[in-house]
Amino acid sequence: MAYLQLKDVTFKYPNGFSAVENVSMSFELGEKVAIVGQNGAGKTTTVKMMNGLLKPTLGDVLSNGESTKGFTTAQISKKVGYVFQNPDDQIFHSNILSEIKFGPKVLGFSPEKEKEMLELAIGLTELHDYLDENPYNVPLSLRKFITIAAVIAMDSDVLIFDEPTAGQDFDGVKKLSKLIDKLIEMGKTVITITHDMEFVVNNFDRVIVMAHKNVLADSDVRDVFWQLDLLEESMLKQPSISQVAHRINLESKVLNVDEMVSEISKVKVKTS
Ligand SMILES: Nc1ncnc2c1ncn2[C@@H]1O[C@H](COP(=O)(O)OP(=O)(O)OP(=O)(O)O)[C@@H](O)[C@H]1O
Repeated sequence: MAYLQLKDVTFKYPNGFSAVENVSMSFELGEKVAIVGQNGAGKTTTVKMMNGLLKPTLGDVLSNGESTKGFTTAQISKKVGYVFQNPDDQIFHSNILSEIKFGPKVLGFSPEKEKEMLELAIGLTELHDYLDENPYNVPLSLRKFITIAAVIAMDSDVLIFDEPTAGQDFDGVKKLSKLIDKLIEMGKTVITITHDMEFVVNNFDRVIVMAHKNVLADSDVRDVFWQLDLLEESMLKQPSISQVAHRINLESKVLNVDEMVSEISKVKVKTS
C-alpha cells in the first residue's frame, strides 16, 4: 500500500464552491513529485488535504494507512508537513530560531533529536546568520526558507512545498534543488507545487498535471512535457528548450540544456 493516498476525494469550501472533484493519487516514500497546473486548478486545495489542513468533503486521505479524518493537523504533521505558498500565512514567531524550533517542541522531540533536526534544517536552508532576526526583517525569499526550515525540523516523512521557487533568484533555486535532493536521500517524499517548468524538468521525474478540479495526467516528466495536446488543455508550456527542439523538428524529446547540447553535437558529427 502506498504511504500517502488520496482516494476519490472531493473538496467543497464553506461557501459551497467545489475546488477539487474525485481526485485520486498516491505516493510512496522516497518519491519526488511535481504538481503543476493553471491557477485555480485545485493544487493547493489538494495538498492541504494531504496534511489535514482541509478534510475531504467526500472520499478519504490515508497517510500510512490511517485516515486523516480522526486527526488534527498537528498530529498528522509527523507524517506529512506542508510549507505554505505564502510564508506570511505560516510564520507567527518574532524570531527566526523560535519559528524553526516550534515544530520539534510541539512534537516532543528529545533534546538530541531537536538539536539534530535544527542543525539539518538550518544547514540546508543556510539560515545560520539570521537566527536572531525578526522574520519580517528579512526579504520574502528568505522568509520562504524560514518556513521550509520549520517543516524540515519536524522530520515529517512527506514534505509538501507550495510554490517554493516563487521570488527566488538563481542561488535560491539552487539551494532548493540541493535540499530536495538531500531530503530524498534521507528517504523522504517531496511533493512540490510549482509554476516553474524549468524547475520541474531539472528536479522531478514524476509529474501530476491538474486542471478543471481534477488530475489530467500523472506520468513521467518527459511524457508530460511532450504531450502537446495535454499541455494545451492544461494551459501549460513546454520548457523553453523543449519549445526550441520542437520548433526545429528535433527528433529527440529534449527537456534541458544538457540534452539539447548533446543532440546538437550529434548533428554536428553527422554533417562534418
Ligand atoms: N477559502 C476559499 N473559499 C472559496 N473558494 C476558494 C477558497 N480557497 C480557494 N478557493 C477556490 O478554489 C479553487 C482552487 O484553488 P487552489 O488554491 O486549490 O488552486 P491552485 O491550483 O492551487 O491555484 P494557484 O496556482 O493559483 O495557487 C480556486 O477557484 C479558488 O478561488
